[in-house]
Amino acid sequence: MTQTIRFPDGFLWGASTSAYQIEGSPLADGAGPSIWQRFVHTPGNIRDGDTGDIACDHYRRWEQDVELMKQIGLQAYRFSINWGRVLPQGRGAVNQAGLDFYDRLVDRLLANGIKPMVTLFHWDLPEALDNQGGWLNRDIADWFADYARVMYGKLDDRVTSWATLNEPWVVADGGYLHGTLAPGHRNRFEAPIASHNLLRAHGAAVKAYREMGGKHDIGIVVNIEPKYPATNSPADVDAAARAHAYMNAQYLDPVFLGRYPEKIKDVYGEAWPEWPAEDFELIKQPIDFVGVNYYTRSVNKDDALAYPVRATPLRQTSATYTETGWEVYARGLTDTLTWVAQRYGNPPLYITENGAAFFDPPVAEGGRINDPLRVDYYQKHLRAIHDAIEAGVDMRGYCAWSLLDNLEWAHGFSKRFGLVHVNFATQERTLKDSAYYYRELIASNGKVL
Ligand SMILES: N=[N+]=NCCCCNC(=O)[C@@H]1[C@H]2[C@H](O)[C@@H](O)[C@H](O)[C@@H](CO)[C@@H]12
Repeated sequence: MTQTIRFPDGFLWGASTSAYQIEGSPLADGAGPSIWQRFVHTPGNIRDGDTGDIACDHYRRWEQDVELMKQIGLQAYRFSINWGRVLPQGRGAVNQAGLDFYDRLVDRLLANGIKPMVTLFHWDLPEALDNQGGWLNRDIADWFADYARVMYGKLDDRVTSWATLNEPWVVADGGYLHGTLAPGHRNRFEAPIASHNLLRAHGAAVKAYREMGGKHDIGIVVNIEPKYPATNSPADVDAAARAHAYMNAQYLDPVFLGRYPEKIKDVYGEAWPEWPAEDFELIKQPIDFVGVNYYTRSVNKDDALAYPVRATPLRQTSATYTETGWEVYARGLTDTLTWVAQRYGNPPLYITENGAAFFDPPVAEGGRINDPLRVDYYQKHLRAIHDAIEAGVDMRGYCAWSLLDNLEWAHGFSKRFGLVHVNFATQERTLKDSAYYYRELIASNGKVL
């Protein structure tokens, strides 16, 4: 007999997107280019030569997309601001047309009873700032705080949920260590500097919010991927610990504990700098919530050649894998949430991203898109969240990744995460079966699980 699942009253049900992945029109109405403009137009960086020049054309179709959110019954919509649309040079002059776009979007969301959850930075750094060193320049903490003040000033009368950064780990690991994401650097000495300045910028933006008398919620969004040792050998256990320090603890430890995990020095070795003590006073500004992006876990084996963590993830023979090569492992989400709760004093948590790319069949007769694997993924992971709630984790809400099929960074449009199918040739949107399932979930506050 399966128990009737009940999520807490007031549990918030939403969906997420990010600016560069859906908006298109990256240079419209005075917007300044981000580092993705140069990166996607550099041959070889993005599968099939796809770019964000149009993407989901959301910059122009935003009203239709809010209608879709309403059709699904979303209570919240998590989106990011394109920094360069508002500040074309990243600093200084404000582009009023860019600010007006987000102003109109927030008003329309609220008019439809949908809570805007705003992320200030989701990887699209203004090119003009990258030309001044970007995340490698310590001044970026002030540049980011100045940008944040512009957004607070414009929207804090209506936006009650702010996140400073989305997934600093991906920015440092993809953008500065492996070079798979913009700005495409491959430098093990740069990665920790970028990572540290991202955290400093986070702290500076939180400090700015408090100083302006901000009364709403502000937090950070991190991707967390639990690391399990392949065997209980000391070598594998230590390998998993290094991988965990690098991808997970490296971000929330400074924010909550004011220090890096000791293990991170074993990961970076000579590439790990000494940091000024005052940096941690800035980074550990008290926050109101943590956004957790969860997709998968990894099982790690010691591997001296696997830089920087010297650990290799092992494929799990009996598991289901998504199109992005990620194991479907919902238990890892429960483990992740209980780890965050126990280590950092049970802060309020939102799942700010969770979802899967599976091959979706073409639109069937009558406009149905049958995506049972995605429905199953959501069902399993929401049950896992409920297990965490039962264990005492302070879960406040859940945002599915993603509202729309979109530009999956270096994968181009080849990986579809959306609750809503996008025909990128016609820009036609079609709700998938998973969108109808999610609508029932929301309407019943999770009872249909
Ligand atoms: N191996 N592995 N690990 C699993 C996840 C690695 C980190 N990537 C993310 O979390 C990105 C996050 C991003 O916010 C969004 O912009 C992306 O579209 C989604 C989907 O890719 C996810």
